[in-house]
Amino acid sequence: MTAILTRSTEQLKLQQPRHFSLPDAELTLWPNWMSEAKSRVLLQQLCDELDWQQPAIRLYGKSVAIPRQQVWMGDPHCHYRYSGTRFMPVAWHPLVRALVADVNRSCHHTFNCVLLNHYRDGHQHMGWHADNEPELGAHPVIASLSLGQARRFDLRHRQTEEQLQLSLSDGSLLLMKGACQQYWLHRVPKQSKATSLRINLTFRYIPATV
Ligand SMILES: O=C(O)CCC(=O)C(=O)O
Ligand SMILES: [Fe+2]
Repeated sequence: MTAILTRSTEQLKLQQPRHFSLPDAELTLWPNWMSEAKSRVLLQQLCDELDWQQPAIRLYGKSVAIPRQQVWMGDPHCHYRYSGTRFMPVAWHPLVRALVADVNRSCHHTFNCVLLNHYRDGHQHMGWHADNEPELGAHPVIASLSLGQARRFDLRHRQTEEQLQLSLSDGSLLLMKGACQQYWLHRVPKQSKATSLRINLTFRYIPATV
């Protein structure tokens, strides 16, 4: 009995969120939202079972492959425009469908689509951007789950240039709310010391009537 109580208290402590008070943004980070054992299995299965794509985007008039791989998944109406290209969602993978229910519960929100990004190692990255596509509405709520290799996650205020550097470690969940996508940019920079695979899932909500 004592052992069970200790374990659940420990689990609760691990799941305590950390709140960041930033101007024009509300950020919450659960550093250990998912157990190591669960994330290891999930990482492997998503890696093996999804049809990872490396689409080309237009950059300064040239067509270049994105420096990572991705999958866009969600409810059928959740179309997503990215650098001039329209992506149709693939159907929910059963593991991700189960996961979104847990993420919804933790974040008190209803996500209905997710962009999965696969970074082979620290050479793969994502440049400065905001998740402010019009289909996400005025103040998008974004939940970001990280599996595998810990990577740096930088935020920069568009006007004041204030910066925040976070480490998104294995099993962490980051919730971005408020005016975050309007006032802040974020990126996953190159990190030559990061040698192994990371998969990140950013859960989003797109209303059916857009
Ligand atoms: O991989 C990450 O942590 C960031 C992903 C991201 O910013 C996005 O999917 O828009
Ligand atoms: Fe993003």
